[in-house]
Amino acid sequence: MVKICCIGAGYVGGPTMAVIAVKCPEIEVAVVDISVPRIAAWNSDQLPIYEPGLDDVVKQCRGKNLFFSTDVEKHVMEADIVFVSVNTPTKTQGLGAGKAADLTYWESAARMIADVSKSDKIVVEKSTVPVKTAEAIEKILTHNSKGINFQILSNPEFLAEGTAIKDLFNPDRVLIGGRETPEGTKAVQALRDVYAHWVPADQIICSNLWSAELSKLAANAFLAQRISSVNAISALCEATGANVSEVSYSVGKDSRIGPKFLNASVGFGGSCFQKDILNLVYICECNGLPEVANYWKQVIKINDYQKSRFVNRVVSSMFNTVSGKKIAILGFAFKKDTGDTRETPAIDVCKGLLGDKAQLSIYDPQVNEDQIQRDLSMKKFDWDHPLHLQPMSPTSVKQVSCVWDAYEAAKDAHGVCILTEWDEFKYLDYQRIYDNMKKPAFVFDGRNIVDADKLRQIGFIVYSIGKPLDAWLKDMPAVV
Ligand SMILES: NC(=O)c1ccc[n+]([C@@H]2O[C@H](COP(=O)([O-])OP(=O)(O)OC[C@H]3O[C@@H](n4cnc5c(N)ncnc54)[C@H](O)[C@@H]3O)[C@@H](O)[C@H]2O)c1
Ligand SMILES: O=c1ccn([C@@H]2O[C@H](COP(=O)(O)OP(=O)(O)O[C@H]3O[C@H](CO)[C@@H](O)[C@H](O)[C@H]3O)[C@@H](O)[C@H]2O)c(=O)[nH]1
Repeated sequence: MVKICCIGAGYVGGPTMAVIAVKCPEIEVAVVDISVPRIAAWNSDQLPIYEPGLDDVVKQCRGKNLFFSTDVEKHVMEADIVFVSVNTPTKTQGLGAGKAADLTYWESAARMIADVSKSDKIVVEKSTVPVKTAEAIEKILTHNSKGINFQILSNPEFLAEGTAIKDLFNPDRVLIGGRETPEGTKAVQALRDVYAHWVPADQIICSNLWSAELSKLAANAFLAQRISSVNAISALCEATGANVSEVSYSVGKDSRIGPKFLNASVGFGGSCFQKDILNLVYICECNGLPEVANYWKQVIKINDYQKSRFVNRVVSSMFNTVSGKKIAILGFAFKKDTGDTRETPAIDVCKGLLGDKAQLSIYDPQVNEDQIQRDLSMKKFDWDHPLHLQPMSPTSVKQVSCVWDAYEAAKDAHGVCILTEWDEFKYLDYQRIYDNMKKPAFVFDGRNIVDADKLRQIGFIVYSIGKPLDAWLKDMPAVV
């Protein structure tokens, strides 16, 4: 029986391995992690991450051919294929701080694999890593190998949160990079055989190691670039009276461009886009390509601009101050259908409003108060380290309260900011919300999900990203 072990039971390791286990009943899959509470949660009825469809998949195979364990060394030792899906955060100190990927966790996993291995293994990079990482990992493994043969493969993951199970069951492509040697080719084939249980052969792409590593960074950069492009256009729409939804619809109808990933928003978030572009920028700089680095840097600059532009809209609309005013924040997760808040634009928007002394009442159907308080007091990039290495009891931000109901959040508020596109926010009783708010009552829609005309009929002053402005907003500067 083939044995797989995955180091790192996070958003990628957990769902990916659960899908491999359910599709390959004859393979034994162990997912291991240094975090005791995380593994306990994977073994309980309350899984550590919220992902539609995940519960079902885990229930089908947990205890049969899918196991979650903290006994990292035992399962690595027994495995034929070891996936490594640990954190690769942005470095906060030292060389490349603020840009380069921190490979501490990857390196410690690689050293442990070398220490405990007694038989040949295929080691698979599942984490997103800088191009050429496999070379470094190969060196660590071979210099400590005691004669054991390790083959390194790059098999980056392209799932998006909120649709992880759907993406894993039906991926656009699976990418496997390996050494172009007989041993490398054999290892690629072994991993191909695993995915071939459910992925059509023509969707499993094989390439050299460096192409596979770079393709992951490039794919994320291209996706984020589309969002920054449409967000840049959204600012021009507001200045000219054009409507960004009409513009992106017309642009996306060109089959060379396509309609996806053209929704203007308060900014992209999530654990990957910013981190991976910063990583790409750093690699370009290290390779003497400052023009290329600057091109990609601009994607992040526009994203930051979009978030601060939104805050400025809120503050300038309310007579240039939100000091002491209650503002309801609807949605804190970085997108709908996830409880993940890593790099969510809500953090920067809330911090911006708190900087102007607002009182925030926050509601998200999947994010609890503890997480929100941690996010608002944590330093940039600290979130991407294993849980037990993050600051444990941050001082809570006093101007913030968290509630479990959108109506409660908006009661007596001056304004409502919609920061995540949860479906339930489309169907709220906005008349009831309006009746219980201070007047003038504002809605700032950072996701373009409400019917602005209907809300205006109720009496709201509405700001929708990239849409023609209310007369009220026209006189208020959006950019400081
Ligand atoms: N989240 C996504 O949607 C996504 C998608 C594609 C790729 N990725 C990439 O996958 C990697 C993992 O991301 P994630 O979102 O699953 O992170 P995560 O923080 O959810 O999970 C990583 C896990 O690794 C564990 N870990 C760290 N070092 C370890 C070690 N030495 N031994 C055992 N366990 C260890 C941590 O405790 C943590 O539980 C990152 O490189 C990320 O860029 C993420
Ligand atoms: O038109 C759009 C599409 C997305 N977003 C925002 O962009 C962010 C990222 O969304 P999405 O890409 O759907 O989620 P992620 O889980 O971050 O997935 C991305 O990052 C993963 C980690 O690398 C990759 O595996 C995925 O392919 C890639 O889509 C979110 O804040 C979205 O709200 C927009 O603002 N407008």
